[in-house]
Amino acid sequence: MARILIIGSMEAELGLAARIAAARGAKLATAEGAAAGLARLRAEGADLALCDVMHDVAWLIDQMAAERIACPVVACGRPDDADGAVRAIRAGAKDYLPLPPDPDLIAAMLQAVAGDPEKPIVRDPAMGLLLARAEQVARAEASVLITGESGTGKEVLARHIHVASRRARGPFVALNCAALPEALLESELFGHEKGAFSGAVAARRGKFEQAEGGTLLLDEIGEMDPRLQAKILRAIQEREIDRLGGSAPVKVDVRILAATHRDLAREVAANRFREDLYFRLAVVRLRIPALRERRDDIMPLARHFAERYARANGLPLRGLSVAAEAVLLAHPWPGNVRELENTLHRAVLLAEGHDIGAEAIDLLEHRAPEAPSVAASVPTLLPASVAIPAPVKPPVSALVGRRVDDVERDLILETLSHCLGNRTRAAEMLGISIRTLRNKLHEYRAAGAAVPPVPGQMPIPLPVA
Ligand SMILES: Nc1ncnc2c1ncn2[C@@H]1O[C@H](COP(=O)(O)OP(=O)(O)OP(=O)(O)O)[C@@H](O)[C@H]1O
Repeated sequence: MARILIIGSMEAELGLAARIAAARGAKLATAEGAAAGLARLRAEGADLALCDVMHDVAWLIDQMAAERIACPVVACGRPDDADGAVRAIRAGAKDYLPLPPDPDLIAAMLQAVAGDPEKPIVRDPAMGLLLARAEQVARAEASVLITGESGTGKEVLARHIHVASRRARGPFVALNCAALPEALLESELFGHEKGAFSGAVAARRGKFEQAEGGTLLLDEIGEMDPRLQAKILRAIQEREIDRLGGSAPVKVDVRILAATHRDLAREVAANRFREDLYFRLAVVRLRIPALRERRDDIMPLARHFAERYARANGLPLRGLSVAAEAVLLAHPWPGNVRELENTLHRAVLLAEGHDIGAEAIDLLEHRAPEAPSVAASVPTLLPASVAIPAPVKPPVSALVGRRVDDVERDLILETLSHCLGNRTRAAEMLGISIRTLRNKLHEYRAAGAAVPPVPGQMPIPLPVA
């Protein structure tokens, strides 16, 4: 269930947006203005903040960055208020939602922040067994470690476990541990007291406290720093956490799910991951097969995405032609379900005839592993109208005369923006570790370069020394 914070008057059209979101299963919190909204974000967090451009969106976003609050902000206002929209986007808003709200856009927005509320689409028998096992362990309180290649649906499975658990009425909170530098990740996880660092003008609850009574998914746990691994272990064992700058521990009642694309047992053997934490997390292990290992899932998933993106973009529902199906079935899908989803999104936008033909299936074979789904970040809210162009490889001779450092910086930033800000995917594509990537980005940001923000999150402020 997506947690949406609405900032603005509920009597106006924003109230209608709120009612539509609530009817579609979102959990709503409201605040009359930006300062009240900030206070609610500190206290409860949210998956998305929807802020009327009548309020000071720029101030809110600056303040959130200073206080290390990572939550996407979508501005909303009149459709003809181009200035307001541009100001909000320049200030760091992820998107602009025109009012009165289009129910389909609200649905797309909720889907983008909270994933698909429906059951995972599964046809392959091995996946059917995996889903049954997940439902069985969902009822217990044990931690679950979900493994699988990038884009196989680890977060989808984690949500499903939450929904099938006794905690279903509580919050589901997910945090990508690879997406944030250590200091930011620590305050995001454990929260902080007032004055814990220079921007901390008020106390704030971290993800552990936000997930109280519910489930916390620690995604990409294999990327976590050893110091934070120790803190997570303590949180699981003692069922209490220490806020940054706090003097007393805080009790937490949270079920932990963890996900990784790495072989964690191998990480333990290589001394990169704590063995005691591994055994705590991996009480139950669920491995999601790559899409190429479960080919029966390809067509049901493809039809599901074709329908979803036709609806989200206000386009007619088109079936897939026999030739298009053959192309989809023959592809190895190195980027797994996410690649299939992006491919169908593009196909829906490109298709013109009675159905989606093979010519609309643009596989971008040079782009593996796939960039994260456009749907995974809020900007898909507004109908997309342009297809992503295939990359053009420049001749190396064009680089002669340039410094290696400069070329490296351009390559890294370009790859990151190609991956829509997803650090894990960019590091994979560049063949460097996520840590090296983060250090480089830190350097570039310090030197004044514009670093693409993490998808669905705030631009990362420089950690306070
Ligand atoms: N069985 C499924 N049914 C419907 N949609 C799915 C399914 N599996 C994956 N998806 C979609 O594919 C995309 C990728 O899924 P998800 O984010 O869960 O993968 P992941 O393994 O957690 O990826 P990463 O390792 O990169 O974090 C999402 O948009 C998700 O909605």
